[in-house]
Amino acid sequence: MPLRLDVVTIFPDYLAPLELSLLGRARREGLLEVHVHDLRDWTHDRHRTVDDTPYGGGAGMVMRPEPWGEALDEICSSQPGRTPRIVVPGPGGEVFDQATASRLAEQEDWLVFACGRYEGIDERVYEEFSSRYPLSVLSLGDYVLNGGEVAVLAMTEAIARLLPGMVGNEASLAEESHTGGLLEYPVYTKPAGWRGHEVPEVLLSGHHGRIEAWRHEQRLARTEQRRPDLMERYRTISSSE
Ligand SMILES: N#Cc1c(-c2ccc3cc[nH]c3c2)n[nH]c1N
Repeated sequence: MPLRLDVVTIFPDYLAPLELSLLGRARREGLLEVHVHDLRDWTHDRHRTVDDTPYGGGAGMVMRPEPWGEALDEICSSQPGRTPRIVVPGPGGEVFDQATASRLAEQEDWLVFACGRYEGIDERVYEEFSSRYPLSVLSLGDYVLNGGEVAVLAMTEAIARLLPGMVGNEASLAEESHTGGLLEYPVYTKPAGWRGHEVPEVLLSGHHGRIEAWRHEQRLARTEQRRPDLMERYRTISSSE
C-alpha cells in the first residue's frame, strides 16, 4: 500500500513542488499518494474566513477551530478501515530528525499534515484531534517560519526518500549524513586534479578496505568538527553496543 499523504493548507500552490522530481516519480510509480486540500473549502462565509483575533489580546491572528474541525473530520474518516497520524508542523514541536523520518516511513501508511499560519491554530483543535487520532507536533528546527508548508515539503521528502524503491541505489542511504548518527564523508569525481586540488590518493588506490576505513575516519572527523553534539550521542550509542 503506498504511503498516503493529505496536506491541509490555505496555500495549496505552496505544495506544487511535490509534483516534481523524486516525489513526482514516486507518485507516478504508485509509491506515494499526495492529496492537497485548501482549508478554505471548509469555510461557509462569503470571505472564506479562517482566522480571527486572539482571546486575551496580543498581536496577530489565530486560525479558527471550526474549519479545521470540519476539514480533519472529513479527511481523517475518508479511508474506511484506516487511521491516519495527524502531523502538525510547529516551532514548539518535537524536532523532526532523520530518526523521526525513518520511524514515520517504517511505521505509518497515512499521514495528514495540518499546515498552520498566522500565530497558529486554536489549541482546542489539538485537544480534539489528539483525543481521536495519533497526533504529532513536529518542528524542523529552532528558527521561526511563517507557516507549516515549508516544513511539510521538507518532512515529505525526508520520509518519502526512505520508502522502498524510492532511491535508485538504496546502499547510498546507508552512508549519507545522519544515517548511523554520523555526517557523510567527502565525495569526489573526475578530474583527479582540479585547480591544484587533488583527489585523496586512497580513493584512486582501488583498495576497498582502505577506502572504507578512510571514509569512516572522515565521517568521524567531520562529525567531531561540525556537530560535536552528534559525536557525543554516537559515542554513547557505540559504547553501549
Ligand atoms: N515546523 C515548523 C516550524 C515553524 C512553523 C510551523 C508552523 C507555523 C504556523 C505559523 N507559524 C509557524 C511556524 N517555524 N519554525 C519551524 N521549525
